[in-house]
Amino acid sequence: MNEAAITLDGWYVLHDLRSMDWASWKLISKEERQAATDEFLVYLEKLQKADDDKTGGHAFYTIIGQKADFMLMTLRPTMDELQELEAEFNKLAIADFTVPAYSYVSVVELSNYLAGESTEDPYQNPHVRARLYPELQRSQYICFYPMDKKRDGDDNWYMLDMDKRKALMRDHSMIGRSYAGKVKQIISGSVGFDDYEWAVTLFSDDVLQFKKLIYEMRFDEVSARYGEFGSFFVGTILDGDKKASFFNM
Ligand code: VOV
Repeated sequence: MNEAAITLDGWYVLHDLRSMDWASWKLISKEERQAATDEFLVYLEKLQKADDDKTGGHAFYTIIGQKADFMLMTLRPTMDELQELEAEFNKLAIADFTVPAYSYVSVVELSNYLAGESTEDPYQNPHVRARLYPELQRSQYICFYPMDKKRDGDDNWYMLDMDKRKALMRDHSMIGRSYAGKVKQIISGSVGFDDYEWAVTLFSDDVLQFKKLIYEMRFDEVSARYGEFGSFFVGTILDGDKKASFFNM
């Protein structure tokens, strides 16, 4: 049997994408809209407190294009907490005016392809912990998409031996590293949790860097030969006054 990579698993992740039912939202009074927005802002403050306490993370972005209007990404130590947050959101007044657009369930993942030999417990390593339990920067832009590694005839990632996969992942990481300081990536595994095998979430203050990075990776064997992709979502941050003004009529 081929050797599976060993994964380190961090916080569970829910990408919750919604469209607004603007027509219904317009029909209620200004006061009702205000009350619903205020209630949602309290919910967002609660999420922010978990970020501040480092007991979780969240990101709130508008999505450009017709696929969704906004994305709320939440990260928590257990899947149960994600479920509770999702249910809590669904019970808010504003949720009645949203239509589910897409969702994705995964867990932040690091593989051992590039890890050196070590006897220490990786879960105690501060560098590893910073990646498994990421502190989300409030970057201007987000890019999210799910992906698979191909299993198709001769192009079967899962039939490659460990050494070959290590060599390919090294090349992948070299491209990634050349975007250090420009793009931050969170890779979360979703085998058994959702329709694809990973979620890719990228953050940047320069939206063009997503296109440059993803295009460059298309020429790298890991993506060129083995990558298969779902829908792409790109968004801009909703922070400060924008959190409320996004819902203003
Ligand atoms: C932004 C930069 C960047 C950097 C530095 C980077 C580095 C690394 C390293 C070092 C490693 C391996 C160890 C680990 O950390 O797990 C990975 C792992 C992975 N990556 Fe990556 N990746 C980046 C970026 C990056 C992008 C943009 C994509 C999407 C690919 C594309 O074509 O659209 C991607 C995908 C992945 C995946 C799906 C995995 C898991 C593969 C598996 O089989 O397990 N990744 N990645």
